[in-house]
Amino acid sequence: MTKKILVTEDLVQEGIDLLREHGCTVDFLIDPTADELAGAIAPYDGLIVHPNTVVDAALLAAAENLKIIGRAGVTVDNIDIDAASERGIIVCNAPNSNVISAAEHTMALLLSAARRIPEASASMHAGQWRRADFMGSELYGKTLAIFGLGRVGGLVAERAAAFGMNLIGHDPYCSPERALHLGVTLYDDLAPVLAQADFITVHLPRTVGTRGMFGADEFAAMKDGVVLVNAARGGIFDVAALADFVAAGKVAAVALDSFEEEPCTASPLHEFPNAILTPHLSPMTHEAQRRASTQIAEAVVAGLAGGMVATAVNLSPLPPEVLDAVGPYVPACRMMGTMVSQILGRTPKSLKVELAGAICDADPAPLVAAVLDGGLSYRRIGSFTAANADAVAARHGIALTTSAVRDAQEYASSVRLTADGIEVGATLFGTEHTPRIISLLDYKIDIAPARCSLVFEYVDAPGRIGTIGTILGEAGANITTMQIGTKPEDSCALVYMNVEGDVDGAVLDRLREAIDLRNLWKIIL
Ligand SMILES: NC(=O)C1=CN([C@@H]2O[C@H](COP(=O)(O)OP(=O)(O)OC[C@H]3O[C@@H](n4cnc5c(N)ncnc54)[C@H](O)[C@@H]3O)[C@@H](O)[C@H]2O)C=CC1
Ligand SMILES: O=C(O)CCC(=O)C(=O)O
Repeated sequence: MTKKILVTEDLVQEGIDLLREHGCTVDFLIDPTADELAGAIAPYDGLIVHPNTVVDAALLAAAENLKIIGRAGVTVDNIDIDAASERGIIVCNAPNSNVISAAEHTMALLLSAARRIPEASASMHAGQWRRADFMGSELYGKTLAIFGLGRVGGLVAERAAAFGMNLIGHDPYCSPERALHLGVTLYDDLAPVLAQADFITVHLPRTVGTRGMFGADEFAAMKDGVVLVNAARGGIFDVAALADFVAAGKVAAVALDSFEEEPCTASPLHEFPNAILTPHLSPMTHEAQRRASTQIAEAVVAGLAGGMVATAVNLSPLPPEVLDAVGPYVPACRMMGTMVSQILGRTPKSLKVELAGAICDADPAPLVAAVLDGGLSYRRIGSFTAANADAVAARHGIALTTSAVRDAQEYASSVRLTADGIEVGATLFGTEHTPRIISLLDYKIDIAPARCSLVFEYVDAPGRIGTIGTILGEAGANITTMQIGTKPEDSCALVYMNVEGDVDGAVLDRLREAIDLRNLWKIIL
């Protein structure tokens, strides 16, 4: 049967031709309002959207036939991926389509700012010939700080290295091997990076952690005369605060290609000649647009045919037998990934996933993807799929292994994850498939974790639980469930406590003072 695709952006013709060659009908509704789109969406099987098209839960509720949403570019932060997943709708993108163009535009902005090209060009257009006013600086020998060393950040590093720049950076998820390969000296903290950089460029996703990551305190900590570039996502620099530093001359130039609200026609930076502003031009090359169009058309065609969508950011259609076997374990594996990364306090270097019991013959790939998804939780849910998990793990320097054993001890089936020596095991309980933790750090326990939990490990002695209960009670935190695990060969106990209420750093410090703890972790799921 013919599939109906709705497109809300100016997709290059090649992609449209490809969709039609595969029997799809293609309709356009460019830049629709939310009401227009909600009114039109019901009959469509596929939707290809512009980053400014908001695809939220309300729209998806009206999308009765929708099976796949495509983004002809990298970022999918305009799409409610969780709501799409709940409705079984695949969300996919074209992740490599425009990254070269984005990296080249970043270089163009760096050079334009360093050599004051927009100001000089504007003066020529005004009939002037002023050379001394536009004294610039070389990139050669200067220090460039790159925040985010993923696809675009890595390409910028390679290009800046060719200009003879010293490269420093910050990316808590970048492996030392990748940084070494790119010639970037990585720092865990922002302070030394801000203090050294002559030029700063950000290639970060816009997340709760990166929105407003650079505000007045960070600008004040930068070198006098620093140049700032953002061709990633608006909102990472606090533009209102930045304007004060541009006005004061602390920031010599700023170049922005992405804005919090787009289209953007006014901002606190518009008044400054040394603020270079481009209207999200990074992906606007013939090459990037052609790649984006054809890559997204291929993904949509594959998804609608029930095939593997290699660039799916949430569900990748798995064969029904794989889905039946491992699908219910996906939330448990995501939860285990989140737990171990919080216990380690960093990205693990090695992950071993062991399937036991009835699932031992199943394909572990979707579960490995779920573990990574939880473990690298700066990303939106679903960045890892069975198709891309190995490649992305390799880029983050994570060694993956899987194994299977037929004996799941007293459970029908279970999954065990070991990350840099931290072990956690889980099984599913009841018809709702509720994930339960059945072991942690090799202590045997059995608990369904809540959103906030405390995990204590200490030398077992009478009265400890009472002390913990008193301190938490005084802080207004309520213990809702608790499990104590012991190891026959060890004098220590592990207590897994689900808590409600405010357990802040001060409460954790009080607990550490009151009890001689081997370990205490707060885990937020
Ligand atoms: N303007 C444009 O046309 C384009 C913009 N983009 C944007 O550029 C950004 C980067 O894109 P890609 O390189 O494709 O993404 P990516 O996912 O390959 O890389 C992002 C990197 O940021 C790092 N990161 C995440 N949180 C961090 C934090 N708090 N501090 C430091 N590093 C952190 C990650 O570890 C990762 O290495 C994204 O925001 C994307 O939306 C990407 C392509 C085109
Ligand atoms: O294609 C576009 O207009 C936006 C591209 C972009 O920002 C992205 O792919 O993340």
